[in-house]
Amino acid sequence: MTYNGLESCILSANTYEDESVTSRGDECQTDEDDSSCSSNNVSGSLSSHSNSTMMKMDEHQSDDQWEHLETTKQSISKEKLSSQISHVEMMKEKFAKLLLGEDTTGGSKGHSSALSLSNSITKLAASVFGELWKLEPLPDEKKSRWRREMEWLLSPTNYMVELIMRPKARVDVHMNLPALLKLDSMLLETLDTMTNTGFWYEEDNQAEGKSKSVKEGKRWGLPIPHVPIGGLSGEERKKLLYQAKIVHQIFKAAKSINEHILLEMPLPKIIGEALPKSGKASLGDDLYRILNTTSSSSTGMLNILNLKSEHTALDTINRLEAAVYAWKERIVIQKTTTKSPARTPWSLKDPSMELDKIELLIVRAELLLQQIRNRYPNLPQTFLDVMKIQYGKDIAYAILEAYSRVLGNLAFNILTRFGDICQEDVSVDPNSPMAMYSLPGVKITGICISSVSSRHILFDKMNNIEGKLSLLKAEKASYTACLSDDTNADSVTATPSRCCIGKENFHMGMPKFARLKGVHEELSCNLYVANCGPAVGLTLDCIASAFSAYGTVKGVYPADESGCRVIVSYYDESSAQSALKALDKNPCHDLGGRFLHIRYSVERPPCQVRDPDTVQVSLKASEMNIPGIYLIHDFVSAQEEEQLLAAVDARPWHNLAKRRVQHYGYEFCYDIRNVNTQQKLGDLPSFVECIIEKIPLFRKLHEAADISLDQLTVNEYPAGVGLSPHIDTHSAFEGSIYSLSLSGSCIMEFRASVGDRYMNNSDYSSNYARKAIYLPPRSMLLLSGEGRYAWQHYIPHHKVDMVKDTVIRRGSRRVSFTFRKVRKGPCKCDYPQFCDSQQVKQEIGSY
Ligand SMILES: O=C(O)CCC(=O)C(=O)O
Ligand SMILES: [Fe+2]
Repeated sequence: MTYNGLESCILSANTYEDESVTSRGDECQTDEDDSSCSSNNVSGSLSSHSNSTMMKMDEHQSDDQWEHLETTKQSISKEKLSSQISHVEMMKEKFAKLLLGEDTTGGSKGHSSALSLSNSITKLAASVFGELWKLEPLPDEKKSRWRREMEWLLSPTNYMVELIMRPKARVDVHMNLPALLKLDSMLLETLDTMTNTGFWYEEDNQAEGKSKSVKEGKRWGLPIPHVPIGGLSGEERKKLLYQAKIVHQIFKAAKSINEHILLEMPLPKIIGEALPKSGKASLGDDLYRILNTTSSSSTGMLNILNLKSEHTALDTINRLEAAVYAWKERIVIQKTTTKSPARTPWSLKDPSMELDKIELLIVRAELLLQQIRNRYPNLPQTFLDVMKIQYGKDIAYAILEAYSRVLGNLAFNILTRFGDICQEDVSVDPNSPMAMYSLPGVKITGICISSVSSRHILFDKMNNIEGKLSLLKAEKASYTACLSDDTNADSVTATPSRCCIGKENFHMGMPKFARLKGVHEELSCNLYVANCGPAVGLTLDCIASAFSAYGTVKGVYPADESGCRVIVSYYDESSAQSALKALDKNPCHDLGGRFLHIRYSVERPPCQVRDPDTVQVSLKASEMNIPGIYLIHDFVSAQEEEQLLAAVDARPWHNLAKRRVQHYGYEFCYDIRNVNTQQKLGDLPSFVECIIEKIPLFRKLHEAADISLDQLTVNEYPAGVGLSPHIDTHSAFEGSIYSLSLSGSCIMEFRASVGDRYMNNSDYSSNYARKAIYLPPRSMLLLSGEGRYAWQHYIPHHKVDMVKDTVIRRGSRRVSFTFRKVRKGPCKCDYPQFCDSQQVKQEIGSY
């Protein structure tokens, strides 16, 4: 179908019978093949197929049969006819809106055709794929709608030519469009294979129809995946992983086309002019210093940056992109202008910068950008990308960008659904080989914060299989992705680059929002909108435009990393109130009929009152403020971790009630909580040499750290198993205890009686001061001094840990290597009330 065809249909819906089949119509074999050919024929293909079928009937059927068939045929035709007419009516409306640029007054506020087309593709994808909560074939109706309407939206590309020498199709369209069409059909085909699966879904009815308080924090009635008791069959697992890999490839292909197109799209002049003219100003001092430290490689720069969340990654990318833009402009100006460069605005801020140096900085910034993108493979669009889309005028770019973006998002959503099943399988069968694809943090009832992080884990793991990323990189990405950045940790943080309104949000301090507990109780200018966002195919721009029907929108921000919850911020409460009234739990016409769940949201004050029963989990030991406790992240590499685990797995385990242990050097006797110093098992095994040789690193943090160690206990904790509160027996071990976490993470809590003097401040509930620290895999903890002698340590028996508002599911197992030095004489520490050596002495003394 072409715009000529569209035009004639709009002019007269009745003339469709004369319309001939378009060039792609010859793929359609029969009337029944509606889903595969419907995109061809908003109008005429139906009638031509009917005619040819009629002729065949005429030749072969008797009169009676013919009469019967004719009646049936006519009724089918009528049905199809009326559905075709309604499709045409619908398309008329859409086409009109598209031409009006969505300014239904017909005024001048409409978007450019490029943006309108881009938005139309985004909206169509949102309404067709937005509710993709299950791995199952897409309903025929949705499939044919997608195909039909996409063909209309893609049709301008049929008429684009490059006027070099002689008219020919635009190369970018010619190259990318067939690829996108292929990826599109492959994704739908993958969904089509999802029949008779070993898994199934049940609706989470708990979230529906219950009181608000019960609903609070539930999964908004989303389907919950289930697998049989004992897990999926081997065949099923294989099939699932195979399909997930295909979808992952599709994701990568769509994403790479999208990146390529965005790179080609020029930055609108008005945005370029509004950006800071100095690269250094865009970067900020720290980032500028890192780029200038030429001794560090791009990975070195990335490590120094120590990104902890998607928010900081995106912010860094925005800064780097703006700086690169400023520098490139500067070079162009310097090369083309005859005037002194010092007079142009682009050079005023960096007067001393030489051209060579700028070029070097650009190279380093681009390398760093690449590194960050590799580590965070599905970041939302950057500020400059959003601006290119918003202000771009090139229709081919707009179409290709939108099409590749929505396909990437769809692939991404499908992968997340694969992740749900993997996770469910692992939770019923911890030995499932899917464990290596398990997605900690995703889909924990009530809190879906980490879904984006968990996607990273899946991607990284898959990259691993393909040998494209080292295990080290994968694990680093996954665990850093799991954590929020320190500064953002206490609240949901908006990312300015995703904000579509107003340049004032670029590089500025980000507002922090909290969802209000009571739903309609407290008015606010900010709305927390669930089931809405880039992950469901809605750009922030589209959302802003939909919400602007109720008042001037100040900004739209992601509410969290899920990509499907946003904060819509108005200037006044009454606009927010009207939007909430109109749209909460109602289909939003401007967002493809999507049902939104809305409540008020407040900008969170910097200090929150915490629940006295929960303990703030620190990421760094220094935050806990317990003397003598130190933590070093990434103490061993991922490769070393793998080797250490393989070494202990090749040796016999000793079963305790809930966990397994191995002892080296000396045996630890749990009944007497002590070691038998007379019975040495041997030296520490050679496989721990890579750990022992790095122990002196702690000397940098704590001069008194004991580094001669002769006893090792290896503990293996299944998910959910913890360790009871204890102080390691003073008389058994010297003052420094090191514990290396491998494979899974956990939190370790510390407590000291409130009455004890060995307590630093007032973070306590009940009779104890409590502190907690997150121990990621490969981190090494040192307990020494007060922290070792006076504070009890323990691991709560949880399957998930709440770390800075992020839910982190414990892995299927955590293995710890605890190194100690066996004490040969009595303990003479400064903490006699906790010291078994000194208490014994006192007891003896009192006899
Ligand atoms: O698993 C750990 O990290 C701690 C082990 C521990 O505290 C102990 O064995 O005494
Ligand atoms: Fe211990």
